[in-house]
Amino acid sequence: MAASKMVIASLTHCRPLTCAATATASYPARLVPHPPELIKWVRREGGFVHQAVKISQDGTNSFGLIASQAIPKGSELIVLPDHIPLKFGPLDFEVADGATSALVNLAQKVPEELWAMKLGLKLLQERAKIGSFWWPYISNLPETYSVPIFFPGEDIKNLQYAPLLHQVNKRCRFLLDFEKEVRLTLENLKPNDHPYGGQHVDASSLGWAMSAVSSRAFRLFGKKLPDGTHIDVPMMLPLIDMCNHSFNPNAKILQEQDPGNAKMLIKVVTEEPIKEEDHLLLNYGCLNNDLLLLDYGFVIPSNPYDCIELKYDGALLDAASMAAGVASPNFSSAAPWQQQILSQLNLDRENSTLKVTIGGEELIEGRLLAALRVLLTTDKEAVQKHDLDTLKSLSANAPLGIANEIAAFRTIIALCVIALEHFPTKIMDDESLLKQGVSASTELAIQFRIQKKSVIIDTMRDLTRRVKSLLSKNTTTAQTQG
Ligand SMILES: C[S@@+](CC[C@H](N)C(=O)[O-])C[C@H]1O[C@@H](n2cnc3c(N)ncnc32)[C@H](O)[C@@H]1O
Repeated sequence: MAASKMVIASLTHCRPLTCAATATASYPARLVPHPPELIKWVRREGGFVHQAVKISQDGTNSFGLIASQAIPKGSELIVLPDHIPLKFGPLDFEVADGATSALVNLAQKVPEELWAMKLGLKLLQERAKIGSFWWPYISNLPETYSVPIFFPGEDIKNLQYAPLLHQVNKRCRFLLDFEKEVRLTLENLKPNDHPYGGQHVDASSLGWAMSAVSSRAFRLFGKKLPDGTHIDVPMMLPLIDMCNHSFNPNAKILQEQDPGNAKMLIKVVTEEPIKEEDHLLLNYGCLNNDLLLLDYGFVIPSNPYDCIELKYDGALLDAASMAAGVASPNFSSAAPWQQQILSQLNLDRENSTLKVTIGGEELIEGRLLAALRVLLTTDKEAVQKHDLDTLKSLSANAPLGIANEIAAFRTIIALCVIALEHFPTKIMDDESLLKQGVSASTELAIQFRIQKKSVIIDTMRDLTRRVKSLLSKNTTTAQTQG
C-alpha cells in the first residue's frame, strides 16, 4: 500500500477506495500485493476445498482454479457455508443500521438492468471497512477490470458496433450521474452512519465495484420466503469465482440445504472426470460477446451465441430486397393482412420491439424470418395455412414455397452486406493492426469487432448454402414435373 494511502486510512479509520482503474495490465494486480490465502480462509470459515484444488496463474485469464491431481466425476470441489457469500438484499440484514439504510436508499436509485451496482455498493462498504469479515476475499480481487467503461475514448470508438457503444455510453453516463447522487445522499450523514467511513466515492470506484460484481457474481437462490419459494439473488462467491468460463465446463454450481440447519450450502461439483492439471471451468451462461465484454471484459472467438442486432425497418428491408434482385418488395407498404401479422410479431410500430438479431443459435431471429416470409408473398391463403411458430422457424421447410424462401434468404444476405459495410474497417485491416501490437484495450475492441463481422460473414455463408440447396431442389422438382 502506498504511504499516502496509509495516511488517509489511518486518519479515517477506513481503507481507501481509490483505484487507478485502467485496462492496461494483462495481469491485473490484486488489491493488495500479498493478499491472504483464499483457500485457507475458506477452510478456516468452515468451508470445504478439495485437496487437489489449487489457485493457478495462467497465461490469458490471470488467475484460475486447477486440479493438482485427477478428480472423479461427481466430486465436491468447493462447499461454501451460507455466511461466506457476499450478498446485499432486503432479506440479508435483520435490522438495518444507519449505514445500511443509506446503502438501501442508494440501491433503490440504481436501474434494475445495472443490478451489479447494487451489490457493488455493499462490496465498496466492505472494502472500506477495517476488519471486514470479507477482507481476505476482497483483498484478492483484481485492482482493475478490462470492461469497456474503462477503455480510453478511442477504444470505445474502436468497437465499431453501435448497440455496444450505446450500452457503454449508458453505463459511463450512469456512473457519472450516480457519483453525484452518492455525494448528495451521503454528505450530511453522521460519521457513524456513513457507509464508507466518510470517504468520497467517485465514478471510478463505483465502476470498479460494478465491474467486480458483474464479472464475478452469480445469481442464485436467496433465502426461503414464507411461501416456500426462493428469490433470485446475485452473490459473490469467494474462491468459486476464481473459476474461469467455458461453454464446455467441467464443473457446475449446486445449492443444497445444509443438513445442520435451514441454511443453504453452495457447492461446486465436477461434471466429468478431471485430469491432473485441468482447469476447473464453469459456464457463466449462454452469453453473446456484447454481454461478455460489457460485464466480464473478454470475448470468445467463434462464440456460438454471438449475434448482431438490427432494427426492423421497412425502408431498409425494401432496399436490401431490391439489392438482392427481389421484384417489387413491399416492406414499407404492407397489405392490411400482412400488417396484422407484423403486429402479432410486435414489429409494426415505432414503440414495438424492433430490435431483431442475426447469428447465434437461431441464425435468423424467428420474428424477422416470419416477417420476411409473409411480406415477400401475396398469397394470403398460403400464409393462413400456417401458425406463427411455423412461419418463425428456420427448420420449417420453405412453408410459403421455395421461391419465397429464396427471396427471404437473399434479402437477409443483402441485409448482411449492408451491415458489413457499416464497419469502417475490414477483418484483414483489423488483423494486421493486431499483428502490429496494440494496447490491451485496443486489442479487445478489435477482437470484438472481428467477431461481429465474422458472425455476419458466417450467416451469409450459411444462407448462401441454403439458397443453393433450395435452387437445386427447385431444378429437381421442375425436372421431375417435366
Ligand atoms: C469470475 S472471474 C474468474 C477469475 C479471474 N480470472 C481472476 O483472475 O480472478 C471472471 C474473470 O476471469 C476472466 N475470464 C474468465 N473466463 C475467461 C475466458 N474464458 N477467457 C478470458 N478471460 C476469462 C475475465 O477477466 C473475467 O472477468
